[in-house]
Amino acid sequence: MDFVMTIEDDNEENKKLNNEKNNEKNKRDDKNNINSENDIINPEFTFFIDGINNKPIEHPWDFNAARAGLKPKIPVKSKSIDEIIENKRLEAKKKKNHEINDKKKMNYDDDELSESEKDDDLEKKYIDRNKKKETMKHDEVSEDDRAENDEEEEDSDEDEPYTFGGGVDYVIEDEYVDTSENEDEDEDERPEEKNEQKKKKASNSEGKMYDKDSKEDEDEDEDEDEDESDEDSNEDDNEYERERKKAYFADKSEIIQNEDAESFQTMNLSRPILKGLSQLGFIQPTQIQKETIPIALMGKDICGGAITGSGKTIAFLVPIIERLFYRPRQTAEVRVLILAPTRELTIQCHSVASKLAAFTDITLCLCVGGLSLKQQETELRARPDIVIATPGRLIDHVRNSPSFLLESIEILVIDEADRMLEVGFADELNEIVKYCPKSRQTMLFSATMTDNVDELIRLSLNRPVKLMIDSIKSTNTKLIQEFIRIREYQEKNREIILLILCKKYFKHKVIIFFRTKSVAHEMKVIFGLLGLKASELHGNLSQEQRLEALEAFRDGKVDYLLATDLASRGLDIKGIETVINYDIPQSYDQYIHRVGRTARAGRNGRSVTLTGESDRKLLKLIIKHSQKEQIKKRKIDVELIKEYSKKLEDIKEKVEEVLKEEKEEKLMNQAEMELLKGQNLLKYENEIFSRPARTWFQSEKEKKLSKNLSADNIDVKKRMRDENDNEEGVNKKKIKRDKYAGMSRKKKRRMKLREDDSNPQMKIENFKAVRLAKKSRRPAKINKISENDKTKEKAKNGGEKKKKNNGIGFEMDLTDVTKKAAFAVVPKNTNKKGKGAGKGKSNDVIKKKVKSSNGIKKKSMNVKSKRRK
Ligand SMILES: Nc1ncnc2c1ncn2[C@@H]1O[C@H](COP(=O)(O)OP(=O)(O)OP(=O)(O)O)[C@@H](O)[C@H]1O
Repeated sequence: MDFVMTIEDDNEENKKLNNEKNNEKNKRDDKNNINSENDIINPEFTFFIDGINNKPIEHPWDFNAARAGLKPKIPVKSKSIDEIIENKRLEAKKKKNHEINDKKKMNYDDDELSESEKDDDLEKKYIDRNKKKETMKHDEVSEDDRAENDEEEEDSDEDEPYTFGGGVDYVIEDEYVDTSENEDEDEDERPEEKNEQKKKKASNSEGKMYDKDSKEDEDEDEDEDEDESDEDSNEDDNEYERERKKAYFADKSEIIQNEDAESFQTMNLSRPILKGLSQLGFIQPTQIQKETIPIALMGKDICGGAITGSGKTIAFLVPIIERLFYRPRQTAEVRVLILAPTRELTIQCHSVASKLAAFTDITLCLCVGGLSLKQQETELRARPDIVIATPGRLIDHVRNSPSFLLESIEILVIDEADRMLEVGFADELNEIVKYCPKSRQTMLFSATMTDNVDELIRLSLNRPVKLMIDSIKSTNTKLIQEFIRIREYQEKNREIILLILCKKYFKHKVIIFFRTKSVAHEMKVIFGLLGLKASELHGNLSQEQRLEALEAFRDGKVDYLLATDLASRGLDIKGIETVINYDIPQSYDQYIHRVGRTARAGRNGRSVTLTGESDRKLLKLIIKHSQKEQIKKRKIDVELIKEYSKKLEDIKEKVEEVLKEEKEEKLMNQAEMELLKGQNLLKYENEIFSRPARTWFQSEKEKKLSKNLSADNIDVKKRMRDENDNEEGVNKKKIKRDKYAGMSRKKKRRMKLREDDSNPQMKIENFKAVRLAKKSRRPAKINKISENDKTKEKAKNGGEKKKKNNGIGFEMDLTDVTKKAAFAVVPKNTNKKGKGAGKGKSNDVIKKKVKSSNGIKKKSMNVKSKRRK
């Protein structure tokens, strides 16, 4: 692909003189650019990045597109959880006021009685009564008000430690303890580990990737080879793995020499894109952007990894939009597909892309679950240049939306690629990749990107360039990571500790992660009853509720976002100051993503993780991958725990009541919905039943199985990976018990290699792996017909070829459009697939069956192939 030079004007005086003239002209030129390819360069253009022309927008992304795609709201009368909570709070307030009034009454009675007493006594009583009234005045202050005044209370803590109104009636005692000073037996090992880690960080600082295998060097065995071990391990260990990686990945230095672009302007990008970047407030590219953009512009496949919040989204969007800017405009085609694992992340990516492409004529379509299918179908029919989708909804469209195919995809981007390669998404991803042409450019990105050839090979990449910016699996150095130890007998105190953290220390823009939806929801009720403004984000909510929750949190209407791991990856909300892990995530990767919601784009941030006894392995791993100064320990005062325990106890009953009422409301809501559904069914019966049934590439059973597997496997696989990562460090004791126990590392490695050599199976595996990697390095044969071409060829030649290839009565099925004929084949193939045999083929067959039994779809395919001839 050719670079197109943009005109730069260094002359400041000229800039000023032409300022007004150019403002007008720029607007006109942009419009011209949109319509004409030949009029791209305007020699008089001056690009302003100083905010004169384009004032940077406040939020780099919004919910407009998602909101527009929301299904029409069905009016329901049931109360929302917030309303139920508010009602309960009001009830409690009223009750309290009653009690106070009763008390007051009692006091006045006392006054009447005191009239008959002596003067001295009267004076004494008067003083006492005034004291009492003071206390009552304080009691009248609602919990809400107290929450608001917490800051002031803390400030005045030293002066009035024992009065409630002016300060707090408890003493806060929290401590930050350097882990190196900690007395815990496990933590005794840390200083040495940390030093090793520091050394490693330094050696990795030049953009080198953190080599998992070289972690052997961190073993603290007293070995005479200690100092030379770094080189040793790199040479010895997993020779064949390194050989494979070398063969599989392209050498970056061979592709590009100078990657140090000072600003986006020196990157030879088109003016409308520079304008888009300027509008977003981006002037200097981040490291991952510096490295990715030039290579991606060359059409190379990329495997990119950089810490959370380092700007990976812009890194892949800029080259995409730049390349699309020079696309042929005669025919509209879907040329770019961007996939992300969650709806919110996809919405965010779509929004950033729309803003970046605002000054071009590039069209985008957002395809995520929870938003209107119909609207997406209409948009897809116009063949937008970029489709940004979650895998599930995309497959739904590929299978069920007339004329939407992926055969024209030129660039495929998979954001959070490591997650997408995991069980649960893997089947869907395979299905999508199968429909995309092999000749496409593929780019993969994640903060925890894998370079495992076995995993990547499934995506049929073409000699990808590995761009690992920071040592992978590391956190931002500006992130302070605090840990609160929860001993086994203190497990019941988690809620209390969380409340203390939120009531006393972290009051704004805090995201709190929970492992389960139910705990997140219960905490939302507790927070609400205690006057903490919080919204929840998890899979039990409707898409509209999810968007509302995010929006409220982003705009500061609530201070806390109570989320499950749904929000752990990719979400970029400005100003998140703190991430609290109510429970430690299931894997180290997940931890990186969760805490990566703060300390983004060079800002500071803090994470606080409640760590149980069973989480210590993961804790060690976190410590191992972090710098010493990043790790802190927080202690919560016992008195504080007692006090908040009482507070929580006081509202427990109300929490139950709220949850019960919510359940009842939900049931009523459900009944109403069913009724509405029934009415609709009666009203639009003919229309509904005339629609072709939607198909899916998996049966319901397989879908469920895959989901369950996903849940299990994330846990098992990640734990295994963490353990592997941690092999020599955390599991030291375990390893020492094996047959290599007591040997020096060098000896151990030699032994392992010798064993591998003597194992014929292992030898074959190694050989196979190296051959596979070498094969993938060969350039593709020019006359090689891709799967996609084959499908096209088949479509051209009608059913005959298919009959030959598939060995089934396709011709008969094509003409026999009765339901019987269609259903006769589908279950058979589904079964086949269930056994795991001929999976892809059977899917294709199902798809063709459905298409052939559906006049409209068959027709639209023919139209497309005719147009393409
Ligand atoms: N060149 C730039 N200059 C300034 N800010 C930037 C630049 N590029 C991106 N950003 C900002 O950095 C933040 C993080 O960007 P982005 O969401 O792309 O990070 P990421 O690497 O994808 O993170 P994650 O791994 O969590 O998905 C965003 O707020 C974005 O607006």
